[in-house]
Amino acid sequence: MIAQVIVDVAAKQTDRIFEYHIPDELGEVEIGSRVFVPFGPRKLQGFVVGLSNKSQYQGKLKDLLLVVDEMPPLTSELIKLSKDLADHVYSYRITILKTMLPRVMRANYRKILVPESSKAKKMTIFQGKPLDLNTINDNKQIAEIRKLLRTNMAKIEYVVENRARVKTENEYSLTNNKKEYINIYESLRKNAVKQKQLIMYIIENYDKFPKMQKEIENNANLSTVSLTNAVKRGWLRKKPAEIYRDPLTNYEQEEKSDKKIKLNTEQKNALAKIEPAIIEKKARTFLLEGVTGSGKTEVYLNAISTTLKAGKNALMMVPEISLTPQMVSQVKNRFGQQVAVLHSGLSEGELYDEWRRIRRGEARVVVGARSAVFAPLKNIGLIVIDEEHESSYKQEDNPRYHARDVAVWRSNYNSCPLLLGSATPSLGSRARAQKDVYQLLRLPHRANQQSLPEVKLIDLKKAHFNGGQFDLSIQLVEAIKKRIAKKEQVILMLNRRGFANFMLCRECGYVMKCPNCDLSLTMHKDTNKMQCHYCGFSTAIPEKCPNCQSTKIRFLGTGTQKIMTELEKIIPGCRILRMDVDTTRRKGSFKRILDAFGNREADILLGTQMIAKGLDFPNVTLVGVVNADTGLWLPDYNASERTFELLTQVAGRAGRAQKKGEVIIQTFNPDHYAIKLAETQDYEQFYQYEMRVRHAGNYPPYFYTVLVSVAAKNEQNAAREAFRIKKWLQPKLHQSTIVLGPTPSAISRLKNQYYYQILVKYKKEDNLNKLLHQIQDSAQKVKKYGLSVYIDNEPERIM
Ligand SMILES: Nc1ncnc2c1ncn2[C@@H]1O[C@H](COP(=O)(O)OP(=O)(O)OP(=O)(O)O)[C@@H](O)[C@H]1O
Ligand SMILES: [Zn+2]
Ligand SMILES: [Zn+2]
Repeated sequence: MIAQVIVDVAAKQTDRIFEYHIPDELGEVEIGSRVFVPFGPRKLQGFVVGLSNKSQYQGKLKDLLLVVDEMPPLTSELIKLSKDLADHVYSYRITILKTMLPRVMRANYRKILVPESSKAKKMTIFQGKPLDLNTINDNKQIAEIRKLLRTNMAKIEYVVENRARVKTENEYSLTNNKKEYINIYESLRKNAVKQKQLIMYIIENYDKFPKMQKEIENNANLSTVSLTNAVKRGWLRKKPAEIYRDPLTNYEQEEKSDKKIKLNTEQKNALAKIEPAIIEKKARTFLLEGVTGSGKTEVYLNAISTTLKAGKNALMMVPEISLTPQMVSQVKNRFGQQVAVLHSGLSEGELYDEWRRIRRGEARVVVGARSAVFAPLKNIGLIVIDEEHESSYKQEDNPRYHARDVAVWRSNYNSCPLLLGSATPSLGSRARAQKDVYQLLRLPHRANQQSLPEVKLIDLKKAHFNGGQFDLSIQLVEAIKKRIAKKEQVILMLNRRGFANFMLCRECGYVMKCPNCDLSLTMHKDTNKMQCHYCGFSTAIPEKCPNCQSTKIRFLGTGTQKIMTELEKIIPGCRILRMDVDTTRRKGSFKRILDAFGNREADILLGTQMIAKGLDFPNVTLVGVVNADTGLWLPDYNASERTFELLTQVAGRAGRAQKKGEVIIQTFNPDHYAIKLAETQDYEQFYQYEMRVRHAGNYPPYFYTVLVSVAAKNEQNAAREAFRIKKWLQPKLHQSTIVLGPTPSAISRLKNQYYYQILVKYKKEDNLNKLLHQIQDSAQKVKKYGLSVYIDNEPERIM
């Protein structure tokens, strides 16, 4: 047999199938296996993507060296998907295959220098063992290595490291029958207390062995020493057994879920449309447009339950930031041990274990963020994407795939329905529903029978402020005080997209910027540093203007830290929990903050966008938005959509239970349609309006878009290459196609690279895919001049 292998080298020349002969001693090799193959002088990892009997190749094929895993990590579905997706997102197939695996399973290579003769072995440079080339940096040593290579005294080898480790724990099994243990017990001396305790435990639990070490230690109150001793004396046998790291153990079960919620008529109607598609195995896409708090989650869970009853498995996608402990335990309570969770908050080991449970068919419901769309789940009967409008479903780096597109592909492959849900669907999805490509289902009312919270806009141009700062209007502060007095809770959002806390000189107008990127530096009081949020550069907070030495410098903008200090001053004794990237960096801190807020240990949850979505706290009756405008004027065609969506979502956190909610939005642009329509939270009206704006501007969903960007250290080189690409591409395209640019990107320099971009907007271009692949191929050639070319199909951001 012959294996068709994609090798682990991301380059144009290797982006194709290589054939290897499967030697008999390897037995049967399956599609999806990870293998090691000889490749030139090296040994590489690769994936088997096909099997055949005959080869086109004339010469003698090399042998496959080794199969890495007992069970192929990828299913044949995923192997097929990798091919189509690579084509769609202009990526190498190996990049896609590796993206599909948990991080620990992606191979690491180490270059080592191996002595070739016994004489070489004795040289001091080797000290009797191969030399790790990653640790070399001194020139003398490098010269010596070169000489060794030239004279064939040594050669370079690659070792593949497999970081994926199975976790094991000791398992103890019995060596005697019950009667013999009783005899042992009797024969023990009176003062052998611990030994007697252990044997008694064995007798009492005789039928329950084998048992894990932890369990025995905890239940019998015994130490490891007693167990080791028992093994030595032949009373017990010990062997390592594989265990799973369970990321859910610290999510305690909530009570409320035991009471099963009775669906209301709207929810039932929606479900009545979805369920037949599950049972009849139809690859239909549904768009569930339900206002905030309308009980979409309940519809998902019921649909999943139907899927399981029909003998099929379900995949549920949730954005990373709303993959809250709340959400996880809700699903977990409903479906128990059958649930596997995949998200970046897990340790590498936990992720690997959850992933293996899915691959082995032990988990039937998968809940996860973007990359979970590649879960090796088989027999899929339903895919759900919650908050389908979220831009985080699009990966911003290579491979630039959108989880929704992948889900559509898998829905077709598995002949199963795809259920998209949102209070603010993306314009593209809503437009598809308009054309009946998707089936629209609506939940226009809240599940609690209340109306949506009332929203008040506060015009910051006219507002009066509390204290010396200009962040919190008197109305907002009064409203917060009132809620705290009533023992209710407040969510306060600071929209951080944009420029927070930057330094401006009032004398010369100088703004302190990152030397590597064209971004202003952000002040961090706690570390006393000015920081670049993009590349991590940091420097001391200046006392004078670095440009003109004036002391008249001001720090403008606002950050969560600043608002927190301000609030504590204005409302003495109020309890605030802060949630932003800084306070949630450590593992588990996200959950800790939300738990504390849920237990009413604080009055105010103050945070960035990360608190806007998915949270369901019944005691929250007021939501405040400190600054609605920061995203509004970004040079992006979807800036209005993002602003409307964010405001509507955060407003939706108020009044979700019995008590009615109130929302206060502070803005400099109370007349902008995105903000005015957020006041009424009227998605349908926003949709109609925004569609007209998009139509007038020839933007999606009326046009498809592709962004081609060129990056280089030298600005002129980037610009020149971008112009060259445009000149080559444009004449080959249809007349109605619009090619914008090249323009410098809005953030034109990042990490010392300049960016120029071309935006292609088109209605129908049969050749475009082929042309873009040619651009991608030639990108490989200009790489040596320090130029990189990126192609982003349907970009979420054009800046
Ligand atoms: N049929 C029902 N009867 C009573 N309460 C319900 C019902 N369905 C859902 N709920 C409750 O309503 C609240 C809101 O539901 P859920 O969180 O599913 O809303 P959602 O539509 O996902 O909203 P969002 O888009 O804001 O996240 C929850 O507390 C949920 O338990
Ligand atoms: Zn920077
Ligand atoms: Zn100055």
